[in-house]
Amino acid sequence: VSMQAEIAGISFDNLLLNAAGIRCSTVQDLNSILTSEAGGVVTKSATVEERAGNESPRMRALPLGSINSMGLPNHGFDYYMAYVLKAQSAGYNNVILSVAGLSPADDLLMLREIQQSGFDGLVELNLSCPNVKGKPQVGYDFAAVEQLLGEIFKFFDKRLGLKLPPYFDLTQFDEMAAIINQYPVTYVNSINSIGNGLVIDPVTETAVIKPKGGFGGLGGEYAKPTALANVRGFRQRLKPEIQMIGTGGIKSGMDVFEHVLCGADLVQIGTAFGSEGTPIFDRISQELQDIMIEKGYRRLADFRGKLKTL
Ligand SMILES: O=C(O)c1[nH]c(=O)[nH]c(=O)c1Cl
Repeated sequence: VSMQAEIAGISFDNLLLNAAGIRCSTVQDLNSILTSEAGGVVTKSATVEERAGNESPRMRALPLGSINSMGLPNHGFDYYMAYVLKAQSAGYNNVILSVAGLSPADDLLMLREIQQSGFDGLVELNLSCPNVKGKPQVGYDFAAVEQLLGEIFKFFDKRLGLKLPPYFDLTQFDEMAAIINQYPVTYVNSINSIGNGLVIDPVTETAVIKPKGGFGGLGGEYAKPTALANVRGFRQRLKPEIQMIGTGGIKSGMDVFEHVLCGADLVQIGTAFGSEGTPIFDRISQELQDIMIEKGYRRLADFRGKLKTL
């Protein structure tokens, strides 16, 4: 069986990547993923300047997933731009550069630098960070998204993916897909963490993370049904040439299988990768292969988007 996948002509040996933000902030982190069984690697979302992020404790692994309010800690745009260019000149084209400006102006600044650079891999514009204090998510402001995409595609002609927050009303899927369909977007990545959840330790009667009074993005099993609905909802509404990355709640080969049934071309693993490390890519590859053999599928296209309904 083959788990080979491609996005906009870039081929991935297998469809498994890390999710932006998880163990991907340093060159060492990134190389560790690049040399693992993962099909590719995504950088921590970059801001223009280096950031320390929010106060700790800012992430907690839980039995059913995770909660985080990291606050976009990262080494700054130049650090990741340098990394992806170096990886590209070393022959790697399966490296995705994630950017998350603190403002649309910062998004445009970074995308202009990318446009003028020699980087011709995938760029992932993160519209969905829920944890920067005082900064509402762009992904929930449809007018701002439309305005930003209009500005971007006046000059940007490389491959651009959008990392979206979860939506919870079908009219939001309709509206967001209608906006995205107007632009040469390469892929949509659904979902980012489910923003502003609250996890409590009832023994100490305290919120488990410090920033924002304990409010943070939820990942893991908490997120899977919402992630699957968002992948499915956008797959059904986006033009076929706009591809899908499925993110949210993946910790087994069966979870990957479900994301692909909903239409995912590639998948990204966050919370579970955070707790298991790079061995997870070997384990999940094997699990998915066993499932495909069991079900008689030879390649991902045999079942991608083929979810049945009653
Ligand atoms: O707090 C973060 O750094 C963060 N945390 C998330 O769960 N999603 C994001 O996109 C970001 Cl940027």
